[in-house]
Amino acid sequence: MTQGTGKQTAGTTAGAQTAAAQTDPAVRFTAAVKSFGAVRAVDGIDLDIAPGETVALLGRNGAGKSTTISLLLGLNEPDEGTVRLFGAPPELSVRAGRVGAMLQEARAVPRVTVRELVAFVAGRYPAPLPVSEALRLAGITELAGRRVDRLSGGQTQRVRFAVALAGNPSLIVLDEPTAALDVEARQAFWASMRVFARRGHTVLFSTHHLEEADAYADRILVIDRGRIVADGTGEQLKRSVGGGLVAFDLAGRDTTGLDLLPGVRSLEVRGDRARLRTDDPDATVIALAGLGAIRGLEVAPASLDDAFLALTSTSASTSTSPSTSTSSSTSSVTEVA
Ligand SMILES: Nc1ncnc2c1ncn2[C@@H]1O[C@H](COP(=O)(O)OP(=O)(O)OP(=O)(O)O)[C@@H](O)[C@H]1O
Repeated sequence: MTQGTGKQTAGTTAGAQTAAAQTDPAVRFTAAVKSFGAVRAVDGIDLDIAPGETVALLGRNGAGKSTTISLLLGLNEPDEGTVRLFGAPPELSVRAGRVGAMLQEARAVPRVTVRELVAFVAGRYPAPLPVSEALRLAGITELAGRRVDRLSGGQTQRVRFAVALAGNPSLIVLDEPTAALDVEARQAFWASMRVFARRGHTVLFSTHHLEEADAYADRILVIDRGRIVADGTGEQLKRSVGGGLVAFDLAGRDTTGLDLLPGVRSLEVRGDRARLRTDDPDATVIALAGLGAIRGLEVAPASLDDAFLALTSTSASTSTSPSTSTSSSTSSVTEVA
């Protein structure tokens, strides 16, 4: 098990970034590109994350989230463009102990206890958290004496969180941090993450759980085919796709023609209730009122799921050549930024 970057241990150049101005963004990508063969996993990303922001990275499988994170941590070099953390190349910021990470792939370290591992990692940072505090924040105080290679998947995940926190880093990067956690552990994880974020730390996490992004991030980045296609709050993303859901009781009414009402994109009938997904809820409701179909009427805005589906492509999620990188996928950014 490691803290992921491995590079925290690579040097002791604490203070190497003292020249970096306080005003530097925590993260800056400038026209960053990373290809694997014909696949442009990161396809021209421009991004600033301010110190103290909590940012969620959303995307379908293969959209480019992990590659973005690996560029950010200096585990991979961009083929084009630049990546800076606190105004410095990622490797310098990592070596200076300003970055902690929890990645999807981590090797188990045999025979050491949880406390020993966390203490070892903390000792590599210039101003770490007390080990007991890192354990408490990650909710694993009771696991302190256990061997790290004999834990369940969810326990291991929490140990990795403690390892990422151990150095009290300015920036913490979490790649699908709740993937192996049950509901209770997940809630505890987010509560801890919030405590950490409220202390002024910058947090970037990737997730497939849209509701987690909505609930815990100040800002959501949607990545698709290696590009950022939306950047805003959950509310802004929902508004950018417009539309909504109109539901009502059929009360025995025939459903014929409901899908042809103004704005309606689709009709779903569950028991005696009709649910109309619509681009124009006002026009749909007016038409329903004209039909006298307003019993149990309910109007809801688009959900984050709707926004995500509208913003991301339904086909294979990576660009395979520069020629496929059209500007259409970036238009949503301006709508929601
Ligand atoms: N080392 C690699 N060699 C070849 N192709 C790679 C490599 N790493 C990533 N890719 C490809 O780059 C694209 C983006 O992958 P990436 O892992 O960044 O996506 P992701 O959004 O993190 O996906 P997931 O949600 O499934 O973890 C994919 O098409 C993937 O197959």
